[in-house]
Amino acid sequence: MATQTIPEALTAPAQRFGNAPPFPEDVPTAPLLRLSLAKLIERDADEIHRFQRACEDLGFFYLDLSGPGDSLLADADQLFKVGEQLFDLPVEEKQKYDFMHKNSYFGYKGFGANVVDRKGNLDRNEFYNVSKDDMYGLSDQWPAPDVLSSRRPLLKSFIGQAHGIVTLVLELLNEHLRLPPNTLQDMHRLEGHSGDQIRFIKAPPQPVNDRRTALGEHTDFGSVTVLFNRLGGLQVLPPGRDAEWCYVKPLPHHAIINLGDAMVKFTNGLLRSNIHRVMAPPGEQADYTRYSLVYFNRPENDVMLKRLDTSELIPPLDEDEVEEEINSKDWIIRRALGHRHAIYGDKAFDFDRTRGTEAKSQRAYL
Ligand SMILES: O=C(O)CCC(=O)C(=O)O
Ligand SMILES: [Fe+2]
Repeated sequence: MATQTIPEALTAPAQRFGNAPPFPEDVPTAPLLRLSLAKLIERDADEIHRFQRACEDLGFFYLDLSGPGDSLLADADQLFKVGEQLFDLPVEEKQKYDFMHKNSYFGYKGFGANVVDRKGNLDRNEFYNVSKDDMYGLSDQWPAPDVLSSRRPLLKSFIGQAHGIVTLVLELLNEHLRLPPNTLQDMHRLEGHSGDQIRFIKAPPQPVNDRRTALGEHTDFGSVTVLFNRLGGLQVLPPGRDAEWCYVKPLPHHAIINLGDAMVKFTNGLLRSNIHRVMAPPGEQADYTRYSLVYFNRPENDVMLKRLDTSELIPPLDEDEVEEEINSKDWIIRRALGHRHAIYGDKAFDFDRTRGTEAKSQRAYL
């Protein structure tokens, strides 16, 4: 890679989680930049420059939330506890909230419900997806277990604050791309109808002799993802021909921010949505249950996922390239449910049937 950066996470203390051992020092670690929310808010020129580089090179960065993001961190801490209680419910109870047969990815996804690779292996995690529109009263309420319905104020508070981070990222990108004012922000309003969601994830320890992918390789489907990790296991595949999977080391007080397919489509690949996956946690952490907490932001439902033609910085399409006519809602449903074997049967095993923007993410540095 021409623009190799020193992994800034190497010098940072590792996140601790319960009595789990720290993230090991001897595994390949992804070169994510560590950006500061406080400095981005102040429009610190160096930090803005590093932000722009991170969005164009890797599409992933750490965001130090200390200070202005303290209450988001506090909400995330509480939600990790809620996530543990949620997944402790009996599986028959959780399955009542699997809405895949209603063509919805909100609610529960059982262990092993998705195909994770071209060999036909199944996932090794459970999800629970909570809709922003539901928590904000913008849609009908989905049935939910008491552990969630009794925490609606906390869920709403987390969504509002995570969406605030997203809005800052979109503002900075709008400025960077010299788009007309508010172009990106107006496609991602908190009060707009969208597939934005919280995702709780639980991946239990895997058998010692059979440790495999817990969550298959993918690019995120929407615009901006705000991810909280405690144990390792997340890996990114940096762009380039000889790239190797690297772990992302969880850092205390930081979120991991990454861009999704929509940003690649809007900018015709100028911004990157990197391929990532989740493996068993590295080293001794593999013996511990891994929980993560995510906020996925997506463009509003009716936004067409196409190149924006209002910036001179966004590269033109190839001469013979024709963009698919698809709106954000249909794109997210196709991507989120495409690997469910209970819906699609054999087709779910055709792993490349519902690709995102992986090809553009994998383009080599010139
Ligand atoms: O659990 C993680 O660290 C990442 C989860 C993820 O990539 C996803 O749900 O899209
Ligand atoms: Fe992801």
